[in-house]
Amino acid sequence: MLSFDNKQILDTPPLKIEKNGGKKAYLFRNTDGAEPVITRHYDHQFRPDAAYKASLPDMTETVDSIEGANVAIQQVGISGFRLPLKFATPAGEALTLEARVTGTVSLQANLKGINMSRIIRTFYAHKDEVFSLDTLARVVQDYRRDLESMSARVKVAFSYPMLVPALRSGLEGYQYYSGSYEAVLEENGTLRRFVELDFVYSSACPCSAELAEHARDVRGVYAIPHSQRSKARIKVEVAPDTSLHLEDLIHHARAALKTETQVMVKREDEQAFAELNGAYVKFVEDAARLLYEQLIADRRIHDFQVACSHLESLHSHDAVSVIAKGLPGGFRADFNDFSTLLC
Ligand SMILES: Nc1nc2c(ncn2[C@@H]2O[C@H](COP(=O)(O)OP(=O)(O)OP(=O)(O)O)[C@@H](O)[C@H]2O)c(=O)[nH]1
Repeated sequence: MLSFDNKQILDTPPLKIEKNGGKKAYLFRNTDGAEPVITRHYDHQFRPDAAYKASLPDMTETVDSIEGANVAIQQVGISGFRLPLKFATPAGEALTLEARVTGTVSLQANLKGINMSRIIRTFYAHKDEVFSLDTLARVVQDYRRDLESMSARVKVAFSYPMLVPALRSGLEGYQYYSGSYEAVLEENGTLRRFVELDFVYSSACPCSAELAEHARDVRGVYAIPHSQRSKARIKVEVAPDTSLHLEDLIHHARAALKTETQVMVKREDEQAFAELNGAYVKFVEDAARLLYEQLIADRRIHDFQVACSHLESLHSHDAVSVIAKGLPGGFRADFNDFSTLLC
């Protein structure tokens, strides 16, 4: 029986290939429409040696195949590869959480493409470390080295659990926070590090509260002010030579907004929550300023941007606000991705 070595088949004129043991061998048809000459099968025994790998074509090494404008690209890489990582807690523990990673590097003109697999392979060299912002600083240094790029960035997103107490019943339950750590190594060698948090809270409208009281006082009418689940996306740049943990931002958000959504709620907790919302009614403008007040006081925070969205139960739309520290050349209040602030 003819061996299914494609090279041998290719060297011989098209042949009527005996079907071995009646098993249909699907063959590619060659140009003149004669019997196809290549067998399609997977060789489980084949192992590429160094010489064979060196013979493999590598498009990223070609220059004359650049399509479009032969210009530099600011970010090229991989978005959304996932792996379990150990995350440091402020108490010194290590929580193993699912991490969703986006790694990119710059690509200069005249280069066709990056060695894409190195974005993951280089990251994997750190996969057994306990992750913090400092780990990411090492990853971007390695990206610049391994991909021979001028700049590099890496963002690790994760869902961080904290055990939170109920307001009055003494119970507790797990609250999960969507957050991320990010490091950017710029062409001039400047390292920038960011922490981002989505914080979910309740916002009771101060205007609606006043109108409800007015209806009760003036006309003896019972009225319920509107309140709604709301979300603040807080992104901070960490000052050089300091560090920040996601829990630090969680504490700032709790101190600013007071009415975080609850996990464990018995009736005594629910009554407490109603009182809390009465004590801390807030417009979406108030939420932005309350967070500004907390963040501006933390010396570890170099710059910040906050976007708030109140998913109004009164309206068929959301009330939104964006505030930035206002550093020259820093974050601008240009956030407009409010559709990602649903909760
Ligand atoms: N640059 C680039 N590579 C891509 C893309 N899509 C798929 N790839 C493939 O990514 C694969 C892995 O690329 P490399 O990391 O260069 O693989 P490699 O050359 O074996 O790795 P090294 O030995 O480290 O050079 C290649 O087969 C590319 O064709 C893309 O959009 N851009």
